[in-house]
Amino acid sequence: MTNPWAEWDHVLKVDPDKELYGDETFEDVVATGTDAIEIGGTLGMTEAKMQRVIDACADHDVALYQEPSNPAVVVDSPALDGYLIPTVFNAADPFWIVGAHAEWVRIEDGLDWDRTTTEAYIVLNPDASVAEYTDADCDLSVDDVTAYARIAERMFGQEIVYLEYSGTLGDPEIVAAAADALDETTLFYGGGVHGYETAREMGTHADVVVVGDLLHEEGCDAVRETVEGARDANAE
Ligand SMILES: CC(C)=CCC/C(C)=C/CC/C(C)=C/CC/C(C)=C/COP(=O)(O)OP(=O)(O)O
Ligand SMILES: O=P(O)(O)OC[C@@H](O)CO
Ligand SMILES: [Mg+2]
Repeated sequence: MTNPWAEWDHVLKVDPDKELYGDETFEDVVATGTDAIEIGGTLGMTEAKMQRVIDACADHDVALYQEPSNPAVVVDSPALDGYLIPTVFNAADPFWIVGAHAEWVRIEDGLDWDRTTTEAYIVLNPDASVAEYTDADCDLSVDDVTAYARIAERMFGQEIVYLEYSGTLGDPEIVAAAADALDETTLFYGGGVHGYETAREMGTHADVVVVGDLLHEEGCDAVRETVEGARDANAE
């Protein structure tokens, strides 16, 4: 069986610490045409905020994943299709590579391994909260990034490599090089996608385009355009 993300073009990342745009509702969010909703953010996460978004999206047939930023906010819910657990390959502190994970497994009995997958993050925007939080070394060359991508797939067996430019549009050359370095692993790209063109450009290289802030800042119509851009890129 192939992994579901192997079929995705677009992921919508909902930040439980941020409001929806205007008077939009989660009914509107699940109707954007995205392939999957990922619930997560770096700052201000709590179990209750996560639960609220899960409940609001639960009765819809869009794939629903939690992306916890620490073990304390993981929600055990049958409404979730699974858990996408970040591991930050370029974090300076090993806590964000394997430490948090070991802590989680130690405190959690009955972890649902079948619904749990790691995402090998390479964090590339030094100004993003996630870069500060994990003390990531973002000063990476194209060769550094492709090396991380290659070891993620070949040495660490990662099913997902995630190029994370959260808050800013990334360098298409780096995204293209990371895509070239991967064989089976699915490449996620996230950061600064704000319309049809940027989604299409990043989607030309990455397998999956992740859109976050746009949902909260410009709303569902803008997100729908990015879905179209990502679809058109992958249809090429
Ligand atoms: C082991 C478990 C259950 C959790 C640990 C998971 C790890 C290693 C988290 C570190 C990386 C991280 C914080 C990922 C969260 C997802 C993410 C990158 C969200 C984007 O965050 P930003 O856009 O930078 O933050 P804000 O939107 O909150 O400002
Ligand atoms: O919020 P933006 O900049 O769209 O980034 C999306 C996602 O990669 C954040 O984790
Ligand atoms: Mg964000």
